Amino acid sequence: MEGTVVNDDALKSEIRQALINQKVNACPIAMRIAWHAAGTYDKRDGSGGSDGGTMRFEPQVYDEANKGLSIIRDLLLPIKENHPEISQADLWAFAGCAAIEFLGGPKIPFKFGRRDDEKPVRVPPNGRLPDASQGADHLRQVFNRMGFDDKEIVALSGGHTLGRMHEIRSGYDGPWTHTPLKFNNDYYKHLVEKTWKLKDWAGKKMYTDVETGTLGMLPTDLALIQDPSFKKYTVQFAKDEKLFFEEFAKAYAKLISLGCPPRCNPFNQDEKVSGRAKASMEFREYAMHGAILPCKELAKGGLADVKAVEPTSGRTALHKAAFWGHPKPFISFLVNDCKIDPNVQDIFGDTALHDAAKFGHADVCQVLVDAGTDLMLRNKHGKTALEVAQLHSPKFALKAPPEAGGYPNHAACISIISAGKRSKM
Ligand code: HEM
Repeated sequence: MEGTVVNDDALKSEIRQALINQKVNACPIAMRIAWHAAGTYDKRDGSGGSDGGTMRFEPQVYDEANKGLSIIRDLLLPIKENHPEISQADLWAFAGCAAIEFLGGPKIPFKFGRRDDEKPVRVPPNGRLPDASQGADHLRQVFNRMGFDDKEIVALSGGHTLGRMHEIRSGYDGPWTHTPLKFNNDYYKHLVEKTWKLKDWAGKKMYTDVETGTLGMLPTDLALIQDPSFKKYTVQFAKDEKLFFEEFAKAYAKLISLGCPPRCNPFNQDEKVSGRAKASMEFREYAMHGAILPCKELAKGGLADVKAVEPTSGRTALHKAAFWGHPKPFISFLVNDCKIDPNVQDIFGDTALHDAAKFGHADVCQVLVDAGTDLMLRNKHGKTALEVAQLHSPKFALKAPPEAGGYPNHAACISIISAGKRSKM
């Protein structure tokens, strides 16, 4: 969504809990939903792709190729409910990237900004995803339609290093590698090094390895060693895992931004951080560490935009300094000289005062109350800064060692904020 600010790390850890727990490891299917949402793209008319979150609608939701994906949609639903600011389309795409990373794969460049359509106005027709029973020509037809070349087709097919086929869903059965929960280049190594024969079974035509009879390959997988141009890349990726990771990350990042607004494209030059944005980022970083001199340097002559918020968290330099309880003169510099608005709320709805109150930084609270923070502002949990101080007072009592800046003083925070409230009545 336009202007969505997301704390990637926090979101990633919620996704990790949903995908990897005592009941499941749903990472492979998370990667698959992102690919299926994106793989409907047609470059000729710009239709399809992950923007719109169209897999929520008929007929796409019932496409044969999407069988079984309701499981992952349901697993991710509580996260969507917890984060109304993130579209389902972004969540599926991001969960796929996170899943790849959780299983040891490359970090996929990613940008938020996909929208959820409210009505099924852009749902692509079914049947655009590849048919596993076919060969190289079909793969080219489908992937060229999306704008991918041979190297990218082979790199993307490496997604089959994860997970397995399920007879009940696709009519095929078995894993591609012996380590289906590890992202590596074994898929290519197996294609190149093992001997594959037709699987002797009543199911759909597929291949199995002669050696163990436990692995599987689809006809489209075997096309990667049957077609000379595909084979060249398959052999390269089998030899060089690093190269595979690089090419996969690039192609997958491109895949999940097909048909999406330009802000979702991580390779879009316009979206690169400008010099001033970089200086502003550094300013926030120094503020977090309480480094006053570098902050003053960056503030001088407007080198940095001192009021800028961190795009992923919505936090100002003041939030960061307040959180760590830096000394009064520093907080006062940020509020009074830099004129950072103490009422800015981050994506959790917290003001700098909420952060200071949570950790019992009484001196910081004093400056922020004096600076006129609106004491009635509530965070996403519905709490004012005073309520946050009260809530955390028993939890943190006498826990912080003196070298971490002294013991937290929630009692003082409570009385400072209460006095501030009374004076405004
Ligand atoms: C090249 C054309 C492709 C074809 C024909 C194809 C076909 C299939 C089929 C038939 C299955 C088995 C589904 C099941 O029974 O559960 C499958 C699973 C899977 N596919 Fe593909 N796929 C293709 C490309 C891709 C790409 C590009 C990716 C990701 C980059 C991908 C990722 C996966 C994953 C991770 C699974 C395992 C899911 C699980 O364990 O539940 N596939 N694919």
